[in-house]
This record gives sequence, C-alpha cells and structure tokens, in this order.
Amino acid sequence: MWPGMTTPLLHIANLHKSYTGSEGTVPVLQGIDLTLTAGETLALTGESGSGKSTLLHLAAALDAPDTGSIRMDGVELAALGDPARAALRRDKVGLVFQQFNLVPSLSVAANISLQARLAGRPDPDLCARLIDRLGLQAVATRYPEQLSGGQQQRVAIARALAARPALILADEPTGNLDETTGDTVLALLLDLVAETDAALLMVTHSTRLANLLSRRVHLSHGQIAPADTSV
Ligand SMILES: Nc1ncnc2c1ncn2[C@@H]1O[C@H](COP(=O)(O)OP(=O)(O)OP(=O)(O)O)[C@@H](O)[C@H]1O
Repeated sequence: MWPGMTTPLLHIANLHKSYTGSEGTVPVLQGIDLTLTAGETLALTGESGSGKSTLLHLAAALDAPDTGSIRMDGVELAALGDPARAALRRDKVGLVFQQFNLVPSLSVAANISLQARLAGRPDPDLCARLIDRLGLQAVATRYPEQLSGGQQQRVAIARALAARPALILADEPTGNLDETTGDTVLALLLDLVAETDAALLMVTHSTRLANLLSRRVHLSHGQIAPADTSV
C-alpha cells in the first residue's frame, strides 16, 4: 500500500479450499487472488461446479478456507471469532444468495428493513424506494411463502441493498427472473452500487450480463483468470 491508495473492500490472496467426502479430498479453489475496490463491479463466471458459490461463501465469511487470506476492508477474516465475523458481515456486506433465506414470520417490508435495522442504519425512505423500484408494492404486506421465486429474489435484493452495504456478494441475483425483469433489476442494482460507492461481486452464467459490469473474471480448474468476453 502506498499513500493515497484506498484499502480494497475485498482482498483475497492465494486462497485454497477443498472438500472431503466419500470420494476423498476434492480441491475446488487452488490459489485464488482477487481484489475489489469501492465502486467496482466484478462479474465472476465459470462452469457449473467450478467453485463460484464456494468462493462467494468464503468471501462472506460463511465458511473458512483451508489456507490463504481474505481481508475485508483491511480486516483479516481468519483473525476474527464467529461473533466478530457475523458483525462484520452485518455491517459491511449485502448477500443475495441462491437460497434467499427470507424470514418466514416477517412480511416482505419487514424482511427488507431487517438488516438495515440490525446494522443500525434504518432508512424507511430507501426501503420504500426499493419496494417501489423493484415492483414489490403489491406484495409488501405478504409473507415469503406467499411469493413466487422471482418475487422472493427481488425481496432478497432489496434487503441486501437496504442496509447500504459497502460490499454486495450476489450469486446469480437475477437467475429466477425473466430476461426483461432481470435486466431492469440488474440495472437498479448497478445504479445503487454506483450511488453508494459500494462494490459488487456477482456470479453469473450470462456473458451478456457479465459485460454490463466493470470487470470480468473466469474461474476454471480452481484458478481465476480475466474472462474472455468475446464468447
Ligand atoms: N459442502 C460441500 N461438501 C462437499 N462438496 C461440496 C460442497 N459444496 C460444494 N461442493 C463441491 O465443490 C464444487 C464447487 O461447487 P460450487 O457450488 O462452489 O460450484 P459453482 O461454480 O457455484 O456451481 P453452480 O454454477 O452449479 O452453482 C462442486 O464439485 C461441488 O460438488
């Protein structure tokens, strides 16, 4: 680091992760280096099973690597205990994962405002704007089980954005939406990332969507390389 350089929001160095099961130990990530700074939007592509979700879970401090370093806003995750990791996630990270993990006993509106309240940044105006722009007005008083998959996905996106996180980790955040709705939702996500100077790491299978982000990398054979955008 030199003077004037900002601390990366996410700095991953030489990350290794393997899973051990009945077939023995299978290496998934084999030396990943990745840096994400404020205002950057990074698309992560890779074949099914290449380890994209594994990398996102590690970056979210939901799982621990075998070796290597993950620093979030300068803080080494391995140095933190579980409560400190949870606090860091609550304060800095917005998650949109494939399991939406909405709270079944809370309405759509309450789900959306929950993380912002827990992070000490309640913002009813922003919640109302997100409900409006994500087209959720008609279902705001419903409960998660009364929603379609696409509606649940939009609630998960609104919830992640409502706390104005510095870092958004999103696993195919528009995967359950039709192309037009997906494009609208991604445009909103990118708008809000720019507006709040956040950073976005987004897994996608779509080269078209990846090309809308500021940078692209591809995960293959456990390693990251700049993505070939010509495909
Ligand atoms: N908890 C686990 N235990 C054992 N193996 C796992 C576990 N989680 C993932 N894997 C294996 O690790 C590899 C990478 O999985 P991961 O879900 O990260 O891939 P992915 O690139 O996100 O795939 P997809 O695009 O299909 O969602 C796969 O071979 C998967 O079977």
